[in-house]
Amino acid sequence: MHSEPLLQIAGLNLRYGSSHVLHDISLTLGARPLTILGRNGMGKTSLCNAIIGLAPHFSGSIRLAGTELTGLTPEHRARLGIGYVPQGRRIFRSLSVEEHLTIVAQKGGDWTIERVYETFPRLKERRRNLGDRLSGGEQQMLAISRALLLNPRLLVLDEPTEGLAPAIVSDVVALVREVSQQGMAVLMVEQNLHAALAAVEDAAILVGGEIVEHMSAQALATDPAMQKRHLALELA
Ligand SMILES: Nc1ncnc2c1ncn2[C@@H]1O[C@H](COP(=O)(O)OP(=O)(O)OP(=O)(O)O)[C@@H](O)[C@H]1O
Repeated sequence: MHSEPLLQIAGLNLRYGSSHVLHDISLTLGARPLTILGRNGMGKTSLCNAIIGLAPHFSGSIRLAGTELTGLTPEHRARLGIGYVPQGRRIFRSLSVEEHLTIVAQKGGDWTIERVYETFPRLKERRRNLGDRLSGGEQQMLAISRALLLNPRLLVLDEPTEGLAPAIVSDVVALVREVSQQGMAVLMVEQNLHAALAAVEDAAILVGGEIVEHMSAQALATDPAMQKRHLALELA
């Protein structure tokens, strides 16, 4: 649905003090959903933080629909259309499901609380439960719903399948595919190769803060040597 790339990152460098964590990252993201794959500590969360406005310092350019994001707060970036599903879900222990959803729900837009409950009947059943009474899968559905209720143009997900049972991983994959097919741009950071390649169309591999490969998900799925080289994984 997007004729121009929605997200354009050019020459992005990120440091924590003297530690240079992201090196000259350049990538564009349009209608084709993209996964960023990499082992622990390769810079995936740092890249998400740079996009959503939580990185402490960086040089380079990040543009959303032509608007430079440098210097804008996370709240401003959310208003411009970036929805974020953080690693570890960050659900409030003492808020109910319904309270989490009501806080972010807006008038207008495709995603409403009613649609969330239709999509995730389990959340409707558990709507009066507090965050710390939810299973890991329920918390992840809630974290994704919270981001979708912003009706973002770009959905950034940081390891959304981490720690989930296989059946719930399949649900997350199906949902990511659905929102992407409906026109939402998707950037999904993952360590779970199989889930990521099932969910999206393109893949980039991050090693030591550099993008070392960028290809179609299908090409990576059929290249076990590359998986092993960069991700230390082999197809089962
Ligand atoms: N706040 C910080 N201060 C200093 N160094 C940091 C900070 N956050 C991350 N790092 C370092 O930056 C590098 C990249 O970390 P990052 O969390 O982005 O990687 P990741 O690929 O998301 O890893 P994981 O899969 O474990 O979440 C690591 O070496 C990490 O130790």
